[in-house]
Amino acid sequence: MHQNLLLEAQHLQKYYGTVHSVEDVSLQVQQGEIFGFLGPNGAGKSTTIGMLLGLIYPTAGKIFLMGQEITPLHTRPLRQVGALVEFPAFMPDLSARANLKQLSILYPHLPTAHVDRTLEMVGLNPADKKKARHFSTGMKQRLGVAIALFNQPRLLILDEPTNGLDPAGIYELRALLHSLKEQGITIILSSHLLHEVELICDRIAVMQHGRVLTQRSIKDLTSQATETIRLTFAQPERALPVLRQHGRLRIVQVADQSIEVEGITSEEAIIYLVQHQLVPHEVHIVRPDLESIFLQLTEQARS
Ligand SMILES: Nc1ncnc2c1ncn2[C@@H]1O[C@H](COP(=O)(O)OP(=O)(O)OP(=O)(O)O)[C@@H](O)[C@H]1O
Repeated sequence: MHQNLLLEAQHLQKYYGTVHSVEDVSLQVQQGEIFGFLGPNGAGKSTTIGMLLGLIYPTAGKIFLMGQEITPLHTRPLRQVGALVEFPAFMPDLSARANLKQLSILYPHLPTAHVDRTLEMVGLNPADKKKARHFSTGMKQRLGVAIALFNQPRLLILDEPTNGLDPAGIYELRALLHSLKEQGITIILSSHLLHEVELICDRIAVMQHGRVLTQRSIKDLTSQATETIRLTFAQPERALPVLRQHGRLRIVQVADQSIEVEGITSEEAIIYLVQHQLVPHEVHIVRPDLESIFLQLTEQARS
């Protein structure tokens, strides 16, 4: 097993009767990274997360946490995992501090100062007397993360943590996750907000129909995807036939003043056009974002 591998899932399957919720999922999560889990509705993300957390028993496959296999008779490594699945569970009539004080009864080995330290870690003020039921959604989410972190896990698993958050809450959550990563906590999260995933995660796995379509770093995915070049001309009708003659270039879209092409670099496009006495007014490289790559991947897998 690789030294930095914190969690490994090997060929996980989950069948509910005849429903194949998860067909074949293998994942490797490295120590210290933020790992994103993406997929359309019904792809099998929550089922996979349930299996990683020991809440759902796999029909087949293996899960290793810190090199140890998780089985019904060996769940001890799961003590190193904290989780927040969709909505946080807390006592609504207590303050954030009182909530953690209650929780601390279960962990007598932790020092009293641990309550305040955990609240500070997630950006909640230990002196705040406000009852949790009056918190904003973002604060409730922070309290949920504090509860998940209380037992000092090495791995935090968050299923759809951005659910119900407004843009400010999403921004705060992003900052919180980055700060937890800096403190050495490994994070797995699932989300439908692709732009957020792109900003938060180091690596992702894209799932569809219970299978992993790809598992790579965001950097790799976005840098290797085909880029489109948007060329703007005063007279695009002159440029169009010249571009059509190029052997490797593909015309993707033609608008009033601009032509979008793929298949060659921007430098090659400029040299080719100048050789044909055509100079574009503007050359714009359109780099695909995670959203367009995700749509491309899941579209390909569907067809
Ligand atoms: N307890 C269950 N019994 C039967 N089928 C189930 C059960 N749980 C999940 N499924 C089915 O398994 C498939 C995957 O569901 P899952 O909730 O894991 O997907 P998901 O990717 O998390 O979807 P979403 O993004 O909508 O939450 C779906 O077709 C779902 O209907």
